[in-house]
Amino acid sequence: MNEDTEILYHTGELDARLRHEAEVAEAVAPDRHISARFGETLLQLTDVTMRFGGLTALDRVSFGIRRGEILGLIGPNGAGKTTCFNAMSGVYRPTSGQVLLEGKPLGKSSRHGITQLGIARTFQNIRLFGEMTALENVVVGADARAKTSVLGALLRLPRHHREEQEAVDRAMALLEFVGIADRAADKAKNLPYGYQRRLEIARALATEPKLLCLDEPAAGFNPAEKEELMQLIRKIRADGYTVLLIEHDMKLVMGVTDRIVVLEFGKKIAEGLPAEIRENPAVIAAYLGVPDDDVA
Ligand SMILES: Nc1ncnc2c1ncn2[C@@H]1O[C@H](COP(=O)(O)OP(=O)(O)OP(=O)(O)O)[C@@H](O)[C@H]1O
Repeated sequence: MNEDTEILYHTGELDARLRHEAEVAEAVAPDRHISARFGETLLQLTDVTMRFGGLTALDRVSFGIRRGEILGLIGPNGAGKTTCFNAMSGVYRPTSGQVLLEGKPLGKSSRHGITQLGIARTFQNIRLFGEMTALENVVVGADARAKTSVLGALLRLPRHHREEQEAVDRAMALLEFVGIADRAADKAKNLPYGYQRRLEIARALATEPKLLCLDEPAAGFNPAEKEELMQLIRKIRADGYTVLLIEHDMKLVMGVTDRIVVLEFGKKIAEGLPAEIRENPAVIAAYLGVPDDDVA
């Protein structure tokens, strides 16, 4: 092979790879164009206060999440991040204040109801079906979108068949998208820890959420795994998703988010670009003396 044909050969390979990656990305987010008005407010919290008995976990917190952004929610331990997330997803009804999703007030929702609203999440402590394969875990995640009835499934109607095949195809695309397709047939409990975390993300994406919430996705990761995770989060955003990231690792938060909201003792103390947050005196004071790896 001379030099020219060798270049063409490699270009052809690259083209095929890029085309395949584009097909996978398309399968992972087939309906993005419907709701992708980039930059408009997707979810808005206005003066949200949450009290548990005498404790004020959130104190008049207001901020918005814009379509297509990666928003970081950080703050020292006990700052109210999880409570904020629970208020945002309808798990808690705020004591006062309002949460609007696409301009509509959010009522109290069950877990299933939250998925139907278009909010998906991963958990600090991994919650997978250990005895199911990686592929089955994602298919189950996608089930929330299925349109056939239980009766349709029992009677094995053609539409159900078709949906089932589509769900499997899309689940495979999701596993490939997050980089774990090689272990699709393995039981979730037998996967390495990093794969389990990625599987959680694939499962959350299976519902094709308007908002994907990642709760400390880098917990327990080494620096190389964190770098790969950052690439994956960017890829998810590039595919048209909106991401809320609650994360302890400051380097990761600074490296991957578009904007950051900082909570301390239930109050929002800062909101802005990563570079602004890094220089913000109130944020520095909140984190003073806390090593980088322990913050958020
Ligand atoms: N269901 C609840 N009942 C009573 N108090 C609660 C409840 N949920 C949270 N809290 C309290 O609210 C405060 C904020 O907790 P939250 O878990 O939201 O903080 P966090 O920023 O997520 O912390 P961490 O980083 O440790 O996960 C804490 O003082 C916590 O004890």
